[in-house]
Amino acid sequence: MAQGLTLDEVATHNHEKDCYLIIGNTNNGGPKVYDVTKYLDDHPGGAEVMLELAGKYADDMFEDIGHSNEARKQLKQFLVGPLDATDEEIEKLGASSTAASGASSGGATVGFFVVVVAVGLGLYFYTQS
Ligand code: HEM
Repeated sequence: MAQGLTLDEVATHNHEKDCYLIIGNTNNGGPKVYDVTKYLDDHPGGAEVMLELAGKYADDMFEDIGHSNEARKQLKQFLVGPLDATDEEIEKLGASSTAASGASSGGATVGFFVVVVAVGLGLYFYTQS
């Protein structure tokens, strides 16, 4: 297995001729470093979005888009190695499973579900009377 890279090392790979991204979190094996330089022109989402995050942590964006299993499979071929970071650094990136972003999106899903049930019940009683 290739040895890990530090955040500072990854940060130097930050342009179109040399573009690394950090993807992954403590829920799925931890943050890992990917060399996407060769994939920039082939990415269905475009090179621009990747270049904006070049040398940085891109997991939130990668997950927000809801990439397919196919995309996740492709990811593997670009793997450089694990990110060599302390627990504190991982926490700061928001890559820890306790990160607030996960909790808030869960809250929104529950809220939506409650509204659907409430409207459904309202309709049910309305049509019964
Ligand atoms: C090596 C990393 C990545 C791979 C292998 C990858 C792969 C893909 C693939 C295969 C698609 C087509 C839809 C799908 O199968 O889900 C896609 C779409 C997309 N990707 Fe990525 N992606 C990567 C990283 C990223 C990052 C970091 C971002 C955002 C900053 C991003 C933004 C998007 C967007 C916005 C689309 C939607 C394009 C559209 O439907 O118009 N991707 N990506």
